[in-house]
Amino acid sequence: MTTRRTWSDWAAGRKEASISDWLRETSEPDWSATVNHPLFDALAEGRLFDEVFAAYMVQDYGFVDPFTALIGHAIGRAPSMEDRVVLGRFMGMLTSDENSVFLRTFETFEVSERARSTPNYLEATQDFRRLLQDTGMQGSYAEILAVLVVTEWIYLEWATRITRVDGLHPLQGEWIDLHDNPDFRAFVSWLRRRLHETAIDLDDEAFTRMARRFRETVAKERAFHDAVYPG
Ligand SMILES: Cc1ncc(CN)c(N)n1
Repeated sequence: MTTRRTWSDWAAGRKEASISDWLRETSEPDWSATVNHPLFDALAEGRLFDEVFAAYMVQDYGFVDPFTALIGHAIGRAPSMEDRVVLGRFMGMLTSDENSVFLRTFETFEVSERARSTPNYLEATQDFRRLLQDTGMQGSYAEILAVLVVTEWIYLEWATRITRVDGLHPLQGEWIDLHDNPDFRAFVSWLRRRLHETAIDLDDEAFTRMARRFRETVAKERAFHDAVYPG
């Protein structure tokens, strides 16, 4: 159970206990299964066929669209200008550099106009989209942060775990770089700190809802990557 009480028990006796570390631990084995997913090894080792990479990116663009809207909700629900500035900068990167990687991937790997305009989303992609949309519409700022911590921290973790071979397709290299760079690392640290600071003051029910969102998001991450790359 992920309640305020179980968090307090876990934190007792630990120096500098962080809510995100605790939540991550309670999200096993889904967390590690996602970070160690064979999709990312195939990507890093140059074993991902072009059409498989393109299909993954089509599904992931189905994630990125409601994810971008979720950042918009986060900016709107943030308690201060300080938070809005950090989230806004991330939104800028998402809608420029990252969006460009998707569009150039579709162009380069000849994803048809039809597949782009009316994508055939897998069940797992649709589920993830629903979670992102629901969190944006119904979730508190803490719940939104919980979802963002999962999606960004998990991507930082796989991208820093893998060892890439020389000669990867440049777009695949760019995809890895987007999730393994100092700015992204700093953003993930900021998200984790803000989740802690925001969640620590929540009442029991709001705390449980935040923790449930975190665990649900980790489960969706695992299901999404299993679906796009069954191995
Ligand atoms: C499914 C998924 N999760 C997370 C990320 C990183 N924003 C992503 N692009 N796609």
